[in-house]
Order: sequence, then C-alpha cells, then structure tokens
Amino acid sequence: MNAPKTSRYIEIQGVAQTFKTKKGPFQALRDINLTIGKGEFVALIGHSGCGKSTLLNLIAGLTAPSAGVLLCDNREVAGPGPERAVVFQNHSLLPWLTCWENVHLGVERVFGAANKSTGVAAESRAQLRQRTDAALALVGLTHAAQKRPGEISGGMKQRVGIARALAMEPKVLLMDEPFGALDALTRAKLQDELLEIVAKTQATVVMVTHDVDEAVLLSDKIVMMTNGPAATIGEVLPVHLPRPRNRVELAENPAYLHCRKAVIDFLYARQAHVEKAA
Ligand SMILES: Nc1ncnc2c1ncn2[C@@H]1O[C@H](COP(=O)(O)OP(=O)(O)OP(=O)(O)O)[C@@H](O)[C@H]1O
Repeated sequence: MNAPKTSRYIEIQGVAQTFKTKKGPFQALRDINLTIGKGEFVALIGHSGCGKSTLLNLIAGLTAPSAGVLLCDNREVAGPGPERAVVFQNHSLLPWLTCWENVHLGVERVFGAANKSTGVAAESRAQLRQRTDAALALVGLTHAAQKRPGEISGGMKQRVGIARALAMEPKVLLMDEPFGALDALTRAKLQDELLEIVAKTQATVVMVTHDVDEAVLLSDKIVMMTNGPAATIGEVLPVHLPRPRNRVELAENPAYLHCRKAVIDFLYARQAHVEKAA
C-alpha cells in the first residue's frame, strides 16, 4: 500500500542560481518551481551539467539561491540541518575510521548533545551506540562494522554512506547519484534495499540520477530538467505504479514502459544534448 502523502512538504518557489565565475556570472538554474509531498520519492533527471546537483545542494541548504525561496516543513531552508541528510556518489567516508565509527560520528553530532531549539536532552552513550548498530543493521552491514572503508567493496561503502545518513533519522534524504559508481548488479541490489528502507522509514527522498530505469523503479514522480545554462524544470512525470515494486514484474508492466518511454522521449528527443564546441 502507498502511504498517504501530504502535498506540500518541500516547496521551491521561483528559485534561480547564478554563480560568479572568472568569465562573469553564470546562470545555472532559472525559475524553478516544485512541490514535494511528505514521504514522496522524487527523481531529478537531466543531461550532464544541467543543474541537478545545484538544485539538490539548494534543498540541502549547502548553498543559498540567488533568487526565490525554498521551504521545508513550512520553514525557510537557511542552511544544512540534520533533518535533511545528504548521500553523495563518492560516499565521502573517513578512511581511518571503521564503518561503525563513520556512522557513529554523525549520530554523536545529532543526538549526543542537547538540542536547544527543541529542548530534547542529550542521549546516553548506550542509546547512541544502539542508534549506530541499528543503522548498520538496516543496510545489512552488521558483519562489517569493524572494517575500514579500504577493506570493503564499493557497494558496501555506499551502504555505509546511506547508514550514516539514515542514523540521523532525517525527514528528507537527499541523494546525489548514490549508485552511479557501482556495477549494474550491485546497483540493482542497493535500489531494492533502498525501496525497503524508504518503505520502513517513510522518509521523503530526492535523488539525482542519470538512469531512466532507476528513476521509474524508485520514484513517485520524475522531475525532468532542460539543458543548461539557465536550466529549468521541463516536465514533471507522475509514476503511478503500486508499491512494493518488483523489478522483474515491472519489466513488462505497460504503465512502467509508458513512464520509461516518456522520460527517454524527453531526454533524447526533446532535450537532445548539443555538445558545445571545445
Ligand atoms: N560553484 C560553481 N561555480 C560555477 N559554476 C558552477 C558551480 N557549480 C556548478 N556550476 C555549473 O553549473 C552547471 C550545473 O552544474 P551541476 O553540477 O549542478 O550539474 P549536474 O546536472 O548535476 O551535472 P552532472 O550530471 O554532470 O553531475 C554546470 O554548468 C556547472 O559547471
């Protein structure tokens, strides 16, 4: 069963992003308007360099927009916060710490000190350890807790990155091509795991991807971006496929094939990428 989803959780209103460069201002994004419901899974797709990461960074609060406003749960996004956790493609783990310690670092930061704004007290060391154990268990990595990143596979590293983000119990999970560097089989396994985790945690997810099948398999809606510079949202495609989703069953599902074709048509017919001359 699909969980009920409230219609306005993240609101992006008239957002533009212009970067200062040596050659003068560069407008990456213009006129971005998007509403994301609580518990929704949204994929951002578009050609390389169109501004997907720029938009994700704005939602994360890692950068501020040049124009417009972003709201999360009716509050303006004014910087990064533990309610919006980010998972990057390169997992960004600290190589000298074990998997457990990498996850625990974030847990201590978020729950190890009293939260003045909510009045919630700091948790005990045992509670913090339990959170870390639970996050690693959620991604199936209990057995690798004491290994260092250099001793585990790319897929396992990516799982640690996801565990680290999930351990903060974020309301919003922001993922920038989290499976981009993985082989097809590992990628499929992690997609399936992510579907299960999101069903359990009910997090709102925004994921940047280049992969059409990944976008259709995972999402409630696919946000398709036009080519840059000054990219914007070209079309938003709702994905009306029941959950839980099974990739094998979906392969011949007409609604799945329809969505897939709509995205391919947008990317390769209407937004055919024009390579700039060097
Ligand atoms: N800090 C910055 N300063 C100047 N230009 C930037 C900056 N960050 C991004 N850009 C430019 O903004 C545009 C959008 O970049 P962005 O990384 O968001 O694209 P993307 O769609 O995520 O690309 P890819 O799919 O290749 O990762 C690109 O032309 C990029 O060069």
